[in-house]
Amino acid sequence: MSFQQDETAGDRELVEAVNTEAGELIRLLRCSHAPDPVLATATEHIRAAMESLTPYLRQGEGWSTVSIASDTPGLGWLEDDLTRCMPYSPVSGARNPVAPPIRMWRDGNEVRGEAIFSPTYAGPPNSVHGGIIAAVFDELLSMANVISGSAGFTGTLTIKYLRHTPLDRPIELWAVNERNSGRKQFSRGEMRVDGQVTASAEGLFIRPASQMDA
Ligand SMILES: CC(C)(COP(=O)(O)OP(=O)(O)OC[C@H]1O[C@@H](n2cnc3c(N)ncnc32)[C@H](O)[C@@H]1OP(=O)(O)O)[C@@H](O)C(=O)NCCC(=O)NCCSC(=O)Cc1ccccc1
Repeated sequence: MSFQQDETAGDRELVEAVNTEAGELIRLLRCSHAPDPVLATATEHIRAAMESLTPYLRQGEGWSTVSIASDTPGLGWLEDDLTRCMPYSPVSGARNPVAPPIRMWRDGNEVRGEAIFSPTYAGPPNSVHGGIIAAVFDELLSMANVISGSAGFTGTLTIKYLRHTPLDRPIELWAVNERNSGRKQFSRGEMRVDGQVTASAEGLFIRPASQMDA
């Protein structure tokens, strides 16, 4: 089952735009200290938006179970926008409002990218939460595997937190698949700010045996 087989570019822009707005709403809820009457009005508006969306909720195979991957024909990954192959990803999906703004593109055999983390993703003061950093590496390294031609599930992911990764500043992303061996993919990556590495990761990803047999 597909999301909308005849989806136009305009539809796509609207879906992504409303998710961007919802992400901004989450940031405002996280960061605002509004008085009660303002909160009450905001709650009414949010309920109205929920009521308008609820009739269009699709459930079942091929929709809510589609997870991070796309069931929409034509939404493969692009060299200059790798995130398009996982539009519902909670890490980078343009169709998931909890995802921070992240871009990833192919640079030869490597993945490069950029992310900006608002206080929605804060951990230590003025810094990105360590679990969020791990989640971004999980996807970044997976993308490096994808462009290498072999991808699997995360088996082991090791993160080194070298210094705090700051909020509200462009974070440079980099990853490479170092080698594939049978069902295993070995990849590593870094986050950098002004050229300085704030965190690095190594991952071992494994393609399940059942998929080999298929
Ligand atoms: C598939 C597998 C990881 C491995 O199962 P099987 O195939 O039955 O494994 P089998 O026992 O046949 O051993 C084969 C070889 O592998 C080795 N080895 C095994 N395990 C590990 C290990 N953990 N760590 C290290 N090595 C391990 C084992 O020693 C053996 O080595 P050998 O050949 O003797 O040298 C399974 O445990 C699983 O599904 N786990 C849950 C994964 C999951 O949920 N991940 C999170 C969600 S995915 C995600 O988020 C990423 C994503 C993001 C975006 C987009 C896409 C993806």
